[in-house]
Amino acid sequence: MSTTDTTAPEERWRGVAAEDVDDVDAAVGARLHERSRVLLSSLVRPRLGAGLLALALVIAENVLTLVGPLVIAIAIDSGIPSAVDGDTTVLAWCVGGYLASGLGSAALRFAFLKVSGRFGQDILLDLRQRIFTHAQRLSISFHEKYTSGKVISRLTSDVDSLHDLLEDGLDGLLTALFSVVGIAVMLLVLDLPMGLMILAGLIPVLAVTRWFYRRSRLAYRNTRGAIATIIVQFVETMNGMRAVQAFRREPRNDTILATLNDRFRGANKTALDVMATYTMTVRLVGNLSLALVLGIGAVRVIGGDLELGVLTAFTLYLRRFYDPLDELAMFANSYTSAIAALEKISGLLEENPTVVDPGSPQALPPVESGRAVTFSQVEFRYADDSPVVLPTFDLTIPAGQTVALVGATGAGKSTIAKLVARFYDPSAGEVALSGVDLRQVADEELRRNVVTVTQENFLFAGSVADNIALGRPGATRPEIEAAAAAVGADEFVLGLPDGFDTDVSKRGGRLSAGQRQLVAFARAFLAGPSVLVLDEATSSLDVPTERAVQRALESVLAQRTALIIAHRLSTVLIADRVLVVEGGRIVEDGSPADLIAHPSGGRFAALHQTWLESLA
Ligand SMILES: Nc1ncnc2c1ncn2[C@@H]1O[C@H](COP(=O)(O)OP(=O)(O)OP(=O)(O)O)[C@@H](O)[C@H]1O
Repeated sequence: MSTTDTTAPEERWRGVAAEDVDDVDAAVGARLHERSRVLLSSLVRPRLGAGLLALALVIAENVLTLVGPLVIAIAIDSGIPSAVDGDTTVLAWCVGGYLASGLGSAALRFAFLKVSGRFGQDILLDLRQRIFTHAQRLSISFHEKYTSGKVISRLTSDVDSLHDLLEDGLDGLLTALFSVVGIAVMLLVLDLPMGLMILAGLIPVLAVTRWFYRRSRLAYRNTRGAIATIIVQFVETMNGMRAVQAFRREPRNDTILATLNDRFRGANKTALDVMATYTMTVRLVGNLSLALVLGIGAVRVIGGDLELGVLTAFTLYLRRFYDPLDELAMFANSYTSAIAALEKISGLLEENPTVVDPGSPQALPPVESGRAVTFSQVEFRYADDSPVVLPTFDLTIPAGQTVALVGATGAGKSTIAKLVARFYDPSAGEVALSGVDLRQVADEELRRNVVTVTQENFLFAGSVADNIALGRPGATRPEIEAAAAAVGADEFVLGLPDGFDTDVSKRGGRLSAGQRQLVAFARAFLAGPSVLVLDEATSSLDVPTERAVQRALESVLAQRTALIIAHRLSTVLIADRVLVVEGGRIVEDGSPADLIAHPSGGRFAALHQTWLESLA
């Protein structure tokens, strides 16, 4: 995404762009808020029925709870005096009524917790799934910038914030809202002047609530940002543990984490201070109101202007009136925290893949074996604002040809390979497979046709057989074993504790870098792609194993198009054609024999000479 001044403001803050900005201006804040609200409502809408049922249950529960003090007032003012006179009917009704309302409200609470719990869990499940699916769809270029730590922080701490809101916050809000409204009505009905006096106390409470909401929103946004950076630091350290220990980076990492922890503590302190001020003000107003009601009420009871039962009911209601306001603060607290988290999550969900699957893909023409790869007027840079890595060039690799790319570190060899596998789209021009622009080829078809083996070779949790089968889902066991045998991987696999069933993530199943490469070769062999890209794919193999793989490759590559990047010249010599890359440009192009025999001694000839001397 470009951040130049010509970009419209709404575009400039699209996606994750505002994530690391602590203090965004009001217009941007409003846009982020709106984006979170839209996400929240898209999560709630499909489950509106369950949400409304929870609402109905909590209203019913609150109505029953409200009846309690009223029944007590009637019992004190009519029931007990009548009972003293020998008529216990009213008192019996009051006791029975109180009991029934108590049982009813308990049952309704039980039902509410079940319905609202399910409602919340469904939303969280949906959100987690959306984040995960979307993150998997986003292009490599996004993940290179955004890092896995940040995605993990979205999936964990941010989803947790929404969990807190749905689990406790919503219950608190609904209970508080209905208690406050219901009790306000009861107070006005019981005694209008005293009711009005208490409601006047709400004015400062509303003012402080507004203040609290504004301050805490910023504070919680900062706490979310701080916890995200801590998670990122954790994930990066754990991922790079070998380098951390090899280069003794532990003390430096400790210092970085201590700084981040301090920032988190500071952000939390501000949030807690705001919360403490709010709770204190609400409590203060509540207690002052209660003292006032007790004083004025007592004077009026003595003067015969107010019944004792009504005063009792008033004080009971009053307690229940201000306590839920604390809950309201808790809700505002989890709401602001969840909105801050949703801002970030919605930003991630707003990011679009830069490498897009075509809407109406073009089928590749059927072929027997390999496919031609063509680069037409291709230019490439990794980002709009980064330098050109591959200046404009044309290149045609005919179907079935094995091409080796050689050149110094950083010359651009892997970049060319990544364009063939469409991990990136060219900045200009087109890369085509069998004459079809890769941008028009369905992702599934592309992955079936172009397979890359690199030096990293990630293995997924599961057995060795599962990992080979990734090449062609649905392959039978004999096919998997035959693929392993073809690349010479069967010998070491059979030596593992459970052979092909050995779990590669368990102790005893861990594979060496070379063994992982052999599994990756078996995977590629099984996939049988029309274009095979090998990027330093044999770099971790010992010389005899590399030879064995090469022999296997020669039969595989005979029919397929292949792009080989290797520093070992022994690997390069099996190619039909060699391209020497320098500073992103192809500076030599020919068969290995022709280039070696270059009359004025070209770059490849020089490389070959050095290699021969190293063997001597
Ligand atoms: N993800 C990336 N983002 C930005 N620049 C990159 C990225 N990957 C590579 N580059 C840059 O592109 C240039 C070409 O890199 P490339 O990986 O294609 O080189 P290479 O010839 O394959 O090198 P090597 O032999 O070391 O693998 C380098 O200058 C590198 O810094």
